[in-house]
Amino acid sequence: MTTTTALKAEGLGIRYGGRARPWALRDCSFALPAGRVCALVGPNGAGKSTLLGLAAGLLRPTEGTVTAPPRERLAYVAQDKPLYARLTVADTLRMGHELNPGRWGGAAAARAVDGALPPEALVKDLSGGQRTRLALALALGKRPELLLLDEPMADLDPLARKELMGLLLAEAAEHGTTVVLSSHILTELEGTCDHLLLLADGRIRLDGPVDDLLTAHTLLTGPVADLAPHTVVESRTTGRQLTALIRREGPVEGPWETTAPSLEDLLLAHLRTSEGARS
Ligand SMILES: Nc1ncnc2c1ncn2[C@@H]1O[C@H](COP(=O)(O)OP(=O)(O)OP(=O)(O)O)[C@@H](O)[C@H]1O
Repeated sequence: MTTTTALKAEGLGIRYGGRARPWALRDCSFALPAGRVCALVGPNGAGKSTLLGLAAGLLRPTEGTVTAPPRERLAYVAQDKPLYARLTVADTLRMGHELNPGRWGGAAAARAVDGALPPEALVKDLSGGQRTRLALALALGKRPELLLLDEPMADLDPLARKELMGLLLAEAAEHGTTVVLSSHILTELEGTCDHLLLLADGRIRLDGPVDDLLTAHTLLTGPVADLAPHTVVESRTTGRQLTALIRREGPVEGPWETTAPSLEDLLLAHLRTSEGARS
C-alpha cells in the first residue's frame, strides 16, 4: 500500500457460511486515497456493512484482500454500537482514554458529548441516538487514520446530525482522517463527501472522486433519439420527450438541453438502474 492510500481492496469477496451460500460481496477492487471522506451507498443488502466489517478486520474474506491500517489506528462504529451497558458516559470516555494512551483526543470526544449526555448517566439508560453520540465520541477520541461509520446518523435527530457531522468533518480535516461513511440519506452526502463508492448486489457500480463522477455525467432533455456513443445510465420518455442521465463519451452533440446533475440525481439514477437490473 502506498502512503497515500488509506484503504485498498483487491478482488475482495465474501460469502457468509460457505460455498453453498451466495456472494455477499464479489470482485471488489478499489483504492481510497488518504484524507478523503467517502460515501458508501447502495440499496439494502448491497454489501455496505460487509465491506466495512472486512475493512475493520472483523470479517475474513473468502477471496481477495483488503488492506487497511492496523486496528489501533482505525475506528469502526457499527450499526449496533457495542458499548458497555453498566459503565457511565464518563467511565466510557475514561476507558477510551486508557485504551489509547498518548493518542487520545479528549477535546473532540468531550465536544461530542458535552451538554448532550450527563457524565453520570449509565450507557444502558441512554436512548439509541444518545448511544450513537457516545460511540462517535469514542471513535473521534481515538484519533484514527481511518474512520469507518456504518449509517452513523440514522437514529440522530436533525440538529444532532448536523452538529455531529460538522464536528466529524472538522476533526477529519484537521487530522487528515480518512472517513468511510455508509448512508441512505443522499441529501446529507452532498457537500459532505468528496469520494463515492456505490455498491449494488455485492459489486462496485461507481467508484471515484465525487467531482470527477459529476463531471463525467450529464442530464439531458429533448427529442427521443439514439444517445450513442454515450452510456445511458437511466432514461425516461414522455411522448416524444426524452429525459436521460448519461455518462459522456466526448461532447454531447444534438438538440438536447443539458444540465449538470447533482450528487443526488447521480445516485438516484444509478440506484434505480441497479434496482431495475435486479427485478
Ligand atoms: N451474518 C450474516 N450471515 C449471512 N448473511 C449475511 C450476514 N450479514 C449479511 N449477510 C448478507 O450479505 C448481504 C449483504 O449484507 P449487508 O448487511 O452487508 O448489506 P448492507 O448494504 O449493509 O444493507 P443495509 O443497507 O440493509 O444495511 C445480504 O444479502 C445479507 O443478507
